[in-house]
Amino acid sequence: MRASGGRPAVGWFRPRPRGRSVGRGPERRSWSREPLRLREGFAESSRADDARPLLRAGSVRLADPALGISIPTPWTVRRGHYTPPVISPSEALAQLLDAVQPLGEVEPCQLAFAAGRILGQRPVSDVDLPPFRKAMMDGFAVRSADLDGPRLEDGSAVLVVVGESKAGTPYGGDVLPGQCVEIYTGAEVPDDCDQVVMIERSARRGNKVHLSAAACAAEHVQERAAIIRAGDGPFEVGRRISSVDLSVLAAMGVAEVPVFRQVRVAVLTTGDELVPPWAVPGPGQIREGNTFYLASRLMHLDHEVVEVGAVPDDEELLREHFGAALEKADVVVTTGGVSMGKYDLVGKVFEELGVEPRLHKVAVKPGKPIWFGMRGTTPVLGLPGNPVSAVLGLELFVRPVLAKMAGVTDGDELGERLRTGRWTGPRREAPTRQDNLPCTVRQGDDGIEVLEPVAYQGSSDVVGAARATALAVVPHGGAIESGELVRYRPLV
Ligand SMILES: Nc1nc2c(c(=O)[nH]1)N[C@H]1C(S)=C(S)[C@@H](COP(=O)(O)OP(=O)(O)OC[C@H]3O[C@@H](n4cnc5c(N)ncnc54)[C@H](O)[C@@H]3O)O[C@H]1N2
Ligand code: MOO
Repeated sequence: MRASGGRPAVGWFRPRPRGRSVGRGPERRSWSREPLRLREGFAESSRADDARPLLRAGSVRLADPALGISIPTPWTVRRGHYTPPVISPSEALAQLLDAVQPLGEVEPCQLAFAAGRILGQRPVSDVDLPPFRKAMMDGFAVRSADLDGPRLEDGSAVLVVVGESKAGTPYGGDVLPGQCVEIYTGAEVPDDCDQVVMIERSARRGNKVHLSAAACAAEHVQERAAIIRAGDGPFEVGRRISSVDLSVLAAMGVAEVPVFRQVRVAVLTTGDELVPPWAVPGPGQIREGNTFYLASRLMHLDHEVVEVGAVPDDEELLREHFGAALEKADVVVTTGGVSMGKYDLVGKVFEELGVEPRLHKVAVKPGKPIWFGMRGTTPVLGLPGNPVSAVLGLELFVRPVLAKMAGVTDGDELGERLRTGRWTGPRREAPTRQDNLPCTVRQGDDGIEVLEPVAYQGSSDVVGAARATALAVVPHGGAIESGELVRYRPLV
């Protein structure tokens, strides 16, 4: 979560005042506007006798290559027969990534707040690092040739100590043959010296020192510019800045880091049945949690969440709030309202707002009915409402799409981040679409990670998702067996 990103404008939107008031409602919160009201008769109206199917997919509009839409028809309804979605999660992700471009706007960021941000320009150092030949040990800076000379019976070489070099105060004079300088870690090695003998190999006798070390040029000496040369820098554009990077950038003199501005995301959930956590749900209602998950995860991924809200299944309100979100955000992420029911209005309303539909339904479980469209350069990702479907949708699609828009170049972040582990649960099959099973991950005795399934009842079971730290992937048309190496998606 960014200190500089500001807090999202959390708010529940005001629906039309035509139902009854819900519980004590969000009016108790200073930042909410009006009590949430319900659409009357919602319970009866939730049947799936959709009046607008034959889906924009299947029709000429999506299939016509002349319109530049090359996406395979995600679903088709022909003569009443339903064909399951064919597009695989990885194909769908490739299409989504193709559709979006990095924002590319660079802004300065104070070094202290730059961890997690994406480098927008290649920073260069104004100094060599180290800026001088540096002692890597406490001991004596010597001319290594002197250690090849005569030795005492005990095998030690004797040199005269002519001075001291400490960090911040170099030794300024010459070091002649047979002489050495006492030196400390981090101090400048005198030009005449090429080796540092550790103090553990020395015995001081007045102004002399007995050294029991072999000649070894360059030992414990780091050459000037060995780490970074002035005018150069180790980091490329598109790197996600780590905390260690801050230490490097500080050494390079980069007090203000050129970073890409954060992606602004609007998060909206839809559904008449949804009430906020502080309301007492009425009949047929549930408290919604998706916006809290989505907003916090997106902030954790270093995006700027500019809007969070809930909109009832009402076309006019959806138009109003989706329209406003499209104006203020770089990306709009919604949940709910993307399956086949009469009140699944999300895709329809976005289309009315000029969002070009690109994809609807992917052969993945959970998360099948994901809706994706573009208005200009603004992507819209309509995730399904079931909480675990929203989790998969975010990790599989939203995360890499936003990473690309943020300017990330790292292939792992732009991909599915699939890992390998050993499945310990029972045999699981996925005949119609890839399945993703919530599980925990721990280190196995043989070093291979062990995946253990958690209790899970399907895509509405958010408790199952909270128990999990990963999703084990059952390939479409295949199965996973106990003891087998399988792919998994980390959730953290
Ligand atoms: N006839 C068909 N019905 C359904 C299909 C289908 O292909 N044909 N797909 C099913 C699948 S798979 C999923 S997943 C769901 C997704 O439905 P929607 O995206 O339209 O989501 P809703 O109906 O609005 O909600 C589903 C479920 O999730 C609850 N929900 C919604 N928002 C939230 C929230 N913010 N926090 C917590 N829970 C939320 C909502 O109350 C529903 O219970 O459709 C299947 N149906
Ligand atoms: O694909 Mo839905 O996501 O069953 O749960």
